[in-house]
Amino acid sequence: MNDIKLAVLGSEGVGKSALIVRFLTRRFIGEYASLTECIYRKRLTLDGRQLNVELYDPCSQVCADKSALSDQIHWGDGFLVIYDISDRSSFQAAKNILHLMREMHPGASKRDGEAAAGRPVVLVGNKQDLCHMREVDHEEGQRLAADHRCGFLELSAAEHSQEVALVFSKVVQSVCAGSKAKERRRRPSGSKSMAKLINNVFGKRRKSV
Ligand SMILES: Nc1nc2c(ncn2[C@@H]2O[C@H](COP(=O)(O)OP(=O)(O)OP(=O)(O)O)[C@@H](O)[C@H]2O)c(=O)[nH]1
Repeated sequence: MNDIKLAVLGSEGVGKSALIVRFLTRRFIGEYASLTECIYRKRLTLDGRQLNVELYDPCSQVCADKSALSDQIHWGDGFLVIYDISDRSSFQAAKNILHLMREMHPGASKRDGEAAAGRPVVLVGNKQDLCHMREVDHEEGQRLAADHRCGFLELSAAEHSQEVALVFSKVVQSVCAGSKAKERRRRPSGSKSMAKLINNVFGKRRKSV
C-alpha cells in the first residue's frame, strides 16, 4: 500500500489544523480558516518506501455530524483523534468518536493500537502547554485509550515539533505494518499451498487404497 489516508478528528478548536500544519511544515501557525474541510497531501519516505499520504482535516461541523463522521471513519486507513487537555467537552467529543468507531466495527478492537476495523488509532491530548488550565487528567486520557485499545499521548502543537512528526509517522508506519500483515493472511505462503496441493493429490489416493 503506497497511498495512505489519515483522518484527524476531534471537536472544534482542539488544534487539528495546527497539528497537521506542524507535521507538514514544522511550523506552528496561530490561526486557520476553519469553515472548509481540507485534504492535504504529503510524500513520505519510510523504510525506503515512497508513500503518498493524504491528511483529512474536517471543519468542525463535520466532526459534530454523525453521518459525516461515519464517512470519515470509512475513508481513513488510520486516525488521530484529538482533544484539548484544557477543555473537558472536547474530551467527551473524542470519547464519542471512539465509541462510534467501535459501534461501526464491533469486535475490531482485538489488537493494541487498532481500534477501528484493524486500522490504527492514536488518541492525542493537545495543548499540553496549557497544563495550568488542565481540565482532563493524563490518566483519564490513558484510560480512555486503553478502553479502546488505541495509542495515546499528550503533546502541544505549539511547542512540540518532533513529537508531532513522530505521532503522524507512527500512525503511517502502523497502517503499513497492518496492510502487510493483512496481505500475508490473505495469501498463503508458497510452501503451504504446495503442501496443500500434494496433500490433495496423494492424500486422497491413499484413502482409496
Ligand atoms: N496554546 C495552544 N494553542 C493551540 C495549540 N494548538 C492549537 N492551538 C490554538 O487553538 C486554536 C484552534 O486551533 P485549530 O488548529 O484551528 O483547531 P481545529 O481543531 O482545526 O479547529 P476547527 O477547524 O474549528 O475544528 C487556534 O487559536 C490555535 O492557535 C497548542 O498546542 N497550544
